[in-house]
Amino acid sequence: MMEFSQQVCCSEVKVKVGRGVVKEIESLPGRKCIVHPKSIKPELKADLEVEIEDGESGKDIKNAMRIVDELLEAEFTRGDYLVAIGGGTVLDVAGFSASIFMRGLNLVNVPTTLLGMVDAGIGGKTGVNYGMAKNMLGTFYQPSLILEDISFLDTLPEEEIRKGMAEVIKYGLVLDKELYDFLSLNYSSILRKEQNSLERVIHLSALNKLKVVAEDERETKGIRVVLNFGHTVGHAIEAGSNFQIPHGLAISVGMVCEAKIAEEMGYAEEGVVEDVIWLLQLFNLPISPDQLKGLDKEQAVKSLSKDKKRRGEDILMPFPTRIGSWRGVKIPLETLRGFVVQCLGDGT
Ligand SMILES: NC(=O)c1ccc[n+]([C@@H]2O[C@H](COP(=O)([O-])OP(=O)(O)OC[C@H]3O[C@@H](n4cnc5c(N)ncnc54)[C@H](O)[C@@H]3O)[C@@H](O)[C@H]2O)c1
Ligand SMILES: O=C(O)C(=O)C[C@@H](O)[C@H](O)[C@H](O)COP(=O)(O)O
Ligand SMILES: [Zn+2]
Repeated sequence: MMEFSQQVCCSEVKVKVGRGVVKEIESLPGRKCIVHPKSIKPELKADLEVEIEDGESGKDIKNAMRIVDELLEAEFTRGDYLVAIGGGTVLDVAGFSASIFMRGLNLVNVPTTLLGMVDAGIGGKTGVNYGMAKNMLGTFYQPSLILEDISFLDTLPEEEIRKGMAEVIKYGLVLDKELYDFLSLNYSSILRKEQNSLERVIHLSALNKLKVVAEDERETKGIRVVLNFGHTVGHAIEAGSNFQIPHGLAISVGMVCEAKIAEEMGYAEEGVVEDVIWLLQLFNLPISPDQLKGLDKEQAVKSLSKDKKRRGEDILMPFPTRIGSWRGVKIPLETLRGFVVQCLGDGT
C-alpha cells in the first residue's frame, strides 16, 4: 500500500493506493452515507446507502438533489461522511451533493474506474451537466480522503482502461516527459492490467494532478487550466453527440486537435502532433473525429462558447510546447472556431 498527502488550500487531502484499501472506510468516525451505482454493491457497513444511475445521463441535477434529500431525511450532519464509490460520473455528482449539503460534509472518494483513479477522484472539481454543456453546475470541493483500490480494476473492461489512459497520456504530454516515456515503454503491461504498472500509473497521475491543484485550486491563476488540455474540443465533441461519446475518447481526439492548433499557430515544436498521435495509438485510442460514432460536428462547434476557460471573446488554451511542457495562450474564440471546424471536418 502506498500513502501520501497534499495540502490544498485549507484542507489536507490523503491518498491511499493499493488492493483492499476500500476497507479503510470502516474506520471512519461519524455516520456514513455510501453513494454507488447499481453495478457496484459495496460490502461495507453504512448508515445510509444511495444507489444512483451512473454514466453521463446520471450526471444530472435531479440525481444530485436526490442524494441531498436522502441525507436530509436521515438527519446527516456536517461531521458525517459521504463516501462516493464509482466511476467519474458518480464521483462528480456525489461530490457535488456533498459540497452543497449544509455547505459541505466530509467527502471520501473511492474511484472504481481507471479514469476515476487517475483524474476524476482527485482535485475537487465536482459537477453535473446542464443546458447541453458539460459540468455546467458544479463546485470546487476537496475530498479529505481518496481510496484508490486497484482491486476494482479486476472487473473493468479493457475499453474502460483505455479511456482512463487518455487522461494519463494528457499528464505525460503537457506535464511529465518521464511519464510519457514510461507509458511508451509499458503500454502492453498497463493494458494487461499488471498491478505494478497500474499502481505506478495511478501514483504518478495523482502526484502530477495534485501538484497543479495545490498551486491553483480554483483555476484562477492560469495554472490549473493545463489539466484541461484536450477538453475544449473534447467537451464540444461530447456535447455534439448528446453525451453519447465517452469522455476519454472525446478528449483523445481533442488532444490531437488542440496539439495541431498549437503547432499550426507556432506554439508547439514541430513533431509534437506526431508524438501525441503515436502514444494515443499505442493505447488504441481514437485520433480522428471520423473514429467516433454519432457526432454532429455543427452542434459540437456551436457548444465551444460554453467552455469555462472563455473570458469575453477570448479563450485561454493550454497548449503543449514540447513533450512534458506547456504554455497558456489566450486566443479569440472566433479563431479557435475556425481551427476546430477544420479539425473536425477534415479528420486528421
Ligand atoms: N472531476 C474531475 O476532475 C473529472 C476528471 C476527469 C473526468 N471527469 C468526468 O468523469 C466522467 C467519466 O468517468 P468514467 O470514465 O469513470 O465514466 P463512468 O462513471 O460512466 O464509468 C464508466 C463505465 O464503467 C463502469 N464501471 C465503473 N466501475 C467499474 C468496475 N470496477 N468494473 C466494471 N465496470 C465499472 C460504469 O458502470 C460505466 O459503465 C465524465 O463525466 C468526466 O467529465 C471528471
Ligand atoms: O481537474 C481539472 O481541472 C480538469 O480539468 C480535469 C479534467 O480531466 C476533467 O474532465 C474536468 O472535469 C474538466 O473540468 P471543466 O472545468 O472543463 O468542466
Ligand atoms: Zn477530463
